[in-house]
Formats: sequence, structure tokens, C-alpha cells
Amino acid sequence: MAEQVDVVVIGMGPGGEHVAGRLADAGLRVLGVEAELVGGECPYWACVPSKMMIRAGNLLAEARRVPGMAGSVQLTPDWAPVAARIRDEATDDWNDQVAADRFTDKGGLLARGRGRLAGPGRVEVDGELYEARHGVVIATGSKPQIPPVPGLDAVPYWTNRDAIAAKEAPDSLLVLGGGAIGVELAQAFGRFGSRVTVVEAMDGLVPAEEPEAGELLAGILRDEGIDLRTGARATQVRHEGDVFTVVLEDGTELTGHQLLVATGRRADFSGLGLETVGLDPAAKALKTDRHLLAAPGLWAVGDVTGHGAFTHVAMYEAEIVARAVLGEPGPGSDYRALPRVTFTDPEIGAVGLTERQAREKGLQVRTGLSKVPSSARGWIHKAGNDGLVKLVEDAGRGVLVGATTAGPMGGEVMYGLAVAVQAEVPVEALRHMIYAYPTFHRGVEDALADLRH
Ligand SMILES: Cc1cc2nc3c(=O)[nH]c(=O)nc-3n(C[C@H](O)[C@H](O)[C@H](O)COP(=O)(O)OP(=O)(O)OC[C@H]3O[C@@H](n4cnc5c(N)ncnc54)[C@H](O)[C@@H]3O)c2cc1C
Ligand SMILES: NC(=O)c1ccc[n+]([C@@H]2O[C@H](COP(=O)([O-])OP(=O)(O)OC[C@H]3O[C@@H](n4cnc5c(N)ncnc54)[C@H](O)[C@@H]3O)[C@@H](O)[C@H]2O)c1
Repeated sequence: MAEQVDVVVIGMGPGGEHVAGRLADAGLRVLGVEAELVGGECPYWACVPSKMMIRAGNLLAEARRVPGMAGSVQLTPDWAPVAARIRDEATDDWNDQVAADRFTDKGGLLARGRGRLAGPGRVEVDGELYEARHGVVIATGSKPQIPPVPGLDAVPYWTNRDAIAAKEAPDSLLVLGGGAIGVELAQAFGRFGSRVTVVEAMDGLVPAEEPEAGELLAGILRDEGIDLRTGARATQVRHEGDVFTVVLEDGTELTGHQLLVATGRRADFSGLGLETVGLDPAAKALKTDRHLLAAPGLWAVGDVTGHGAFTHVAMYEAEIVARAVLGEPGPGSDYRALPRVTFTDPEIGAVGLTERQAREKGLQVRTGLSKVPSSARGWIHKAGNDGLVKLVEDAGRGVLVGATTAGPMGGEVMYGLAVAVQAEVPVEALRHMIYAYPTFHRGVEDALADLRH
């Protein structure tokens, strides 16, 4: 006999937790199924603890900027308080009781175990069968994607989980992948004294973003002593004694005491029973309609949808699904103004399309660029003022379709531009508004003045 519930949510990461909590709050009988920790990747091994590491590294970097501007400092970097904060404040020593209680206090039912679809509206968890009257939500997130480099599967490499749980900064660290995880963690560990080497297959860092941002970041990381190998492919990995060796295509051998693999993440649908509802378990992502419906009575939220592996995307989609289940009116999903922030120093904020994406769409593109050090605030800021604003205009319509804001607080500066892209504020209107002096976001006004074909 199957136990009857209103909704089953498989995976209680940021997406699943939000939709399950919202539906339980609304009085539905909701079963949340979680195989590991309620809260998912973000609070325990991803966003939150990594940002604590970055905050600590940024404090060190700011202290190193004191000479010439504010006196002198004596600095003794120590990873111990970073590890302690991650253990005690971020993750409760990787214990999810608070998050589990938050859900069950709303009336939610929590099943600890691995959920598996057993036909439409049916979910099995460790031999128990549940039937969901309204439907099922898939929110099972993503896993690190490990590239098929010979030897890699035989060595004890780190993923983000090991890096986040590190009790000390390694003497030396090899990082495979110069995307968001790679650059954020490379800089954080580097600032605590690890000798860091980053190997990125593409020609620049954070290759999904504007090349100007990748170039800016590469210059800064190099100045901080990080060895960057872009356009480089690993052909072999070895682990001898306590040393990892990554061999590149040209024969170069790179070594490190730890090896972090940060070459992307992807959904893992194996064992989820997607075939029992007519979906392909080998798919990269679940295809959905604008209200995140993947099949009748089956919704998808978060990393599994492939719209951007970000906590804010998971929560945005969760809210749309909650409305759909409750029959509340509201718009479907719209990713035109999808914001991203890479939390390096300088932060790289970005929204909407890059110039390349806009051109590939066949838009009539104009771009404008301004540099943070040339702005009044950038000049005042001095040490640590590297950055830029780049705007991408659809000149045919006279609206911005994308923007990048790299610099101090770059992620915060991006917000106004996200509003402009989302609301399609005419560029002419943006040109004639008042920008507070001397803010970093005044660079937007300079970039608007620079818009050209
Ligand atoms: C190092 C790092 C830093 C990041 N930093 C940021 C950041 O600063 N900002 C940002 O927006 N994003 C960041 N991200 C991305 C962010 O963590 C993810 O996009 C987000 O966690 C996705 O949420 P989700 O709910 O889709 O899935 P997840 O958080 O992956 O949660 C899915 C949950 O489902 C569970 N599960 C899986 N299969 C089953 C099953 N069959 N049965 C039961 N449970 C199951 C898993 O155990 C997991 O708890 C970062 C990621 C990493 C790795
Ligand atoms: N600040 C944030 O919001 C934040 C931070 C970290 C992670 N995330 C999310 O998590 C996702 C996963 O992060 P990620 O950094 O692993 O993925 P990513 O896709 O951002 O970057 C992976 C990088 O690895 C490179 N690569 C792939 N195979 C390689 C190989 N064999 N050798 C060398 N380089 C290789 C890719 O070219 C790419 O630049 C991100 O896409 C992002 O959505 C977000």
C-alpha cells in the first residue's frame, strides 16, 4: 500500500527546500526526500562556506593594501579560524538538524533516503512507496563532472567538498578548471600562502563570461603569484608519495600537494527512475515548459533544469513551481536577465547576454566599456581598484541585453543593470538619469557614453 501525500519533492537542496517549505506552509501534505543533508550543496559544500573562505582571503588582501595608504600591518595568515567558521557557523559540523526542523516545523514530512520514481505520481524511498496526488518535484541538483584524463580516476583528487572541508591550506594546489569554482578557490587558498597552479582548457579564465573579465582576472591572479595555464589540456595525472603531477599536452609537468577538479557540474539522473515516467535518464538536463513542468504532474527545479547552476536560479524556479502547484497566478520563467557573480577579488558581476552571445543571436550589437581606475571612485580607492563595466546593447531596440561589472563590489554594481535588462529600460533613459558621485556604479554612465558598433 502506498502512503498518500499531496506532493513529493526529491532532493532538498535550495530549490527543493524552498518549494517543499512553501507548499507545506500552504497546508499541503508534502514529503521531502533527502539522501544526504537538507539544504543541499550550497550551505554545506558550496556557496556559503566558499564565500567565508573568500571573505577571509579578501581581509588578508585588504590588509596587504594598507602600506602607502594607511600605515603598516604585520600579517600572519592562519587557516584555522576559516576552517572553524565553516565547521561551526556555516555547517554545524555538516549537521542539518536545523534545516530539517525548519521543514518539519511547517508540517512537512521528511524521508531520509534516496528517492526513485516508480511511475507517474509515485516515488519509492528505501522500499517505502508514496503516491502524490498533485505531483512530484525533481530537485536533485548536480555532481562534479570529472573529465576522462588518463590516471585521474586512480588518484585521490579533491572536489569542491574536500576543498571546503580542508583543515589547512595546502602547501601547493593544482586546480583543473578555471571556471567559477576554480578561480574563487584558487585565489582564496593562494592568499593563505598555497602555491597555486590553474589549468584551464579554454583560452581564458571564466570562459563563459566576457573575455575582458577573464583577462582582467588573469592579470590579477598572476600578480598574486598564481601560475595560470590557459589553453592547456591535461593528458595524464599521477600521484606519487604525497605529490600530484599533471602532465600537459606539450609535456610540461605541473606538481602540487593537492589536486582540485573543478571542471564543471552536471545533473546525475542515474537510478532516479526517469524512464518510468517516459523521460530519458541519460539527458543532460530536464526539459521543461515555462512553468517548469517536465511531464504531466512532474516539475523540475534547480541545477537539473540546466538554466544556470546557481542557488538563485533554484529558488526562483522553486517559487514558480510552488505557484503552479497551488494554482496561484504568476508569470512563467524568464532567463533574459539571469545574474551571475564570480566572487573573486575583483568580483565579476554579469547579467544577460555576453557580446558574443548577442552577436550569435544576430542582434545589431553595440558595446560600451569603462574602466574602474579611470572613474573618480576607482582613483580614490587606489589599491585593489581593478575593474571594468561592459555593456551590450541591442541597438535595433535601443535596450541593454547584457552587462558585466568587474571590480570592487562588482556583484552589487551589477544589480542596477539587471533591472535595466529585465525591464528593457531604454538606453536613452539610462543616459539621462542621475548617478550618485563618487560611486563605483557611475562607471555605468561612462560605459553608456562609450556605446558604439
Ligand atoms: C564550490 C561551489 C560554490 C558555489 N557558489 C555559488 C554561489 O556563490 N552562488 C550561487 O548562486 N551558486 C553557487 N554554487 C551553485 C549552487 O551550489 C547550486 O546551484 C545549488 O546548490 C543548486 O541547488 P539545487 O537545489 O538544484 O541542488 P543541490 O544543492 O545540489 O541539492 C540537491 C539535493 O538533492 C539530493 N538528492 C540527489 N538525488 C537524490 C535522490 N535520488 N533522492 C533524495 N535526495 C537526492 C542531494 O543529496 C542534495 O542534497 C556553487 C557551487 C559550488 C560547487
Ligand atoms: N559564484 C558563483 O555563483 C558560483 C561559484 C562556484 C560555482 N558556481 C556554479 O557551479 C558550476 C560549476 O562550477 P565549475 O567551476 O566546476 O564549472 P564551470 O563550468 O564554471 O567551469 C569549468 C571550467 O573547467 C574547464 N574545463 C573543463 N574540462 C577541462 C579539462 N579537462 N581541463 C581543464 N579545464 C577544463 C572549462 O573550460 C571551464 O572553464 C558553475 O558553472 C556555476 O554555475 C557558481
